[in-house]
Amino acid sequence: MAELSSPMDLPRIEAAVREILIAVGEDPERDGLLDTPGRVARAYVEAFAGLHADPAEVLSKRFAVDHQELVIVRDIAMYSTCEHHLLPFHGKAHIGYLPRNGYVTGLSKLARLVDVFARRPQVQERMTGQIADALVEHLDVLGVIVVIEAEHLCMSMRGVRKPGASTITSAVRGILARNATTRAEAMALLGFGPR
Ligand SMILES: Nc1nc2c(ncn2[C@@H]2O[C@H](COP(=O)(O)OP(=O)(O)OP(=O)(O)O)[C@@H](O)[C@H]2O)c(=O)[nH]1
Ligand SMILES: [Zn+2]
Repeated sequence: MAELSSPMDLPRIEAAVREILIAVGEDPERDGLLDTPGRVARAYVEAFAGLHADPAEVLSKRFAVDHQELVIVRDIAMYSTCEHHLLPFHGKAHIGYLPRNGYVTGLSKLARLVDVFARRPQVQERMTGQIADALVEHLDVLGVIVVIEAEHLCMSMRGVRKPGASTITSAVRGILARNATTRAEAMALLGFGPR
């Protein structure tokens, strides 16, 4: 996801940002704004790097561990961009999976996988499902649960203006979708157990 190898058209982003500045009534030639189109272009390269990242590559390395039970990583910081307003939504992703035949992935790869799908124009529901589906497809797990909780700035700073509202989405696949007991155990470990 390095900036230098980005296939994105930075000059085109810069030209568009300059147009937006003019359209809202700003002067793109004033001192403070001179470098802004370039900065925004570089920020977009980061924010949308997931469009050019491959989930299969992130999950390509796996290793055998004698563990047939749940693996849970919770509180993975997540920053994404809502595709309706191009404003950030951010929060935490929680992932639990049941390895098949004792094959696991590196813990950091789960966080990298979140970034692959978060760094795109997104809606939270689709991103949640994409992370779960990628784990089923590329890690070959028995079951997976993904829960994402996030605040959408398009709901906080504009529009309905309700800061603090938390949107929680989940996606469950495989044995965790079929077996209520295993799912309840996973939900409890993820911090969403019975209160
Ligand atoms: N389901 C879902 N909705 C989202 C997400 N991100 C933003 N939205 C919503 O997308 C909707 C877009 O609604 P529109 O009526 O087309 O746009 P709008 O006039 O800007 O809507 P308001 O935000 O209500 O002012 C809004 O209700 C947003 O809150 C998301 O990840 N999932
Ligand atoms: Zn939005």
